[in-house]
Amino acid sequence: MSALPALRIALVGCGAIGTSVLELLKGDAALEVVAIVVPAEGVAAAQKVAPGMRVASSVPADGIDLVVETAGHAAIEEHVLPALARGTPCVVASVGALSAAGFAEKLEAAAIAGKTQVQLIPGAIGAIDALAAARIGGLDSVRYTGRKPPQAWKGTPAEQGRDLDALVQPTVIFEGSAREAALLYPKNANVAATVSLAGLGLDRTQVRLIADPATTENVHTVEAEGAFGSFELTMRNKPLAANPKTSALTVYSAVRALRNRVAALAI
Ligand SMILES: NC(=O)C1=CN([C@@H]2O[C@H](COP(=O)(O)OP(=O)(O)OC[C@H]3O[C@@H](n4cnc5c(N)ncnc54)[C@H](O)[C@@H]3O)[C@@H](O)[C@H]2O)C=CC1
Ligand SMILES: O=C([O-])CC(=O)C(=O)O
Repeated sequence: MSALPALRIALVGCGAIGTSVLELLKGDAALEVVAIVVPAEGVAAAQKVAPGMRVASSVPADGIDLVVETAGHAAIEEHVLPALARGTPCVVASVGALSAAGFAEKLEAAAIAGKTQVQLIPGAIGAIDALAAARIGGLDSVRYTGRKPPQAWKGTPAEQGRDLDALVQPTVIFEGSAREAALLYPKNANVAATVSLAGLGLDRTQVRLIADPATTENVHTVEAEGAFGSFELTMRNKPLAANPKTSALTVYSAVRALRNRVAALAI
């Protein structure tokens, strides 16, 4: 049940996540997608996904209550910053974009200028609530490990110097900070950025990325220690058929965030 006014949504990106979000919101009177925003070359494909829907290459300046980004890092600069600056709240999936130097501050400044808010969704990872709460008491260490099948690392720096198809055992393809991970793997390490922003920050969060021929899932592990105690979390996410880099949970996380914005009882 919804107690709050219905929202007219502009959905930025209509790929694996966007298409599934559209499907789940179909018929939801409180969350009406009124526009899809994709690059000019993607307009025809998006029109096929949502016949009759307004498809544009920029967020319409009027009639939008909320912008939802499910597109990629570049879309934050291109669509989210201007929407925030003109006062439209935004929900963001491509959290790794905040790993670029000064970008988190830029996003915050745009939201302040527009007197609005940008919400970063947990996406494919859990326990962001626990981690962000634990940070208040003080954290000592946070480690994140992302393990995906070799095919999920295609088209990334993991291919440099190795044949992903030939891997026979789990192979560490990256070890370093969350900032470096999110910058080097913009389609695979958004959760590294999310964990770090909720916890110890982009530079103090240790990240390991693994290509594992023995797994068919996207396995995310977080180990955190601090004044609160400690926790270990393992997520074994099913990838989306339309994009093996992306976990299905990301879609549900986006829809949960949207439903909570209009629900009388939010959880
Ligand atoms: N927070 C999280 O846990 C996760 C976040 N992501 C983020 O979500 C993004 C989208 O993921 P998928 O749907 O699987 O990718 P996808 O490649 O299937 O779809 C991307 C869509 O965005 C559109 N697009 C690309 N650049 C754009 C731009 N500048 N402006 C507007 N539209 C643009 C494409 O035309 C396409 O429709 C990823 O690139 C990643 O940044 C993905 C997985 C997990
Ligand atoms: O969907 C996932 O499993 C995680 C992902 O791609 C990301 O963090 O960018």
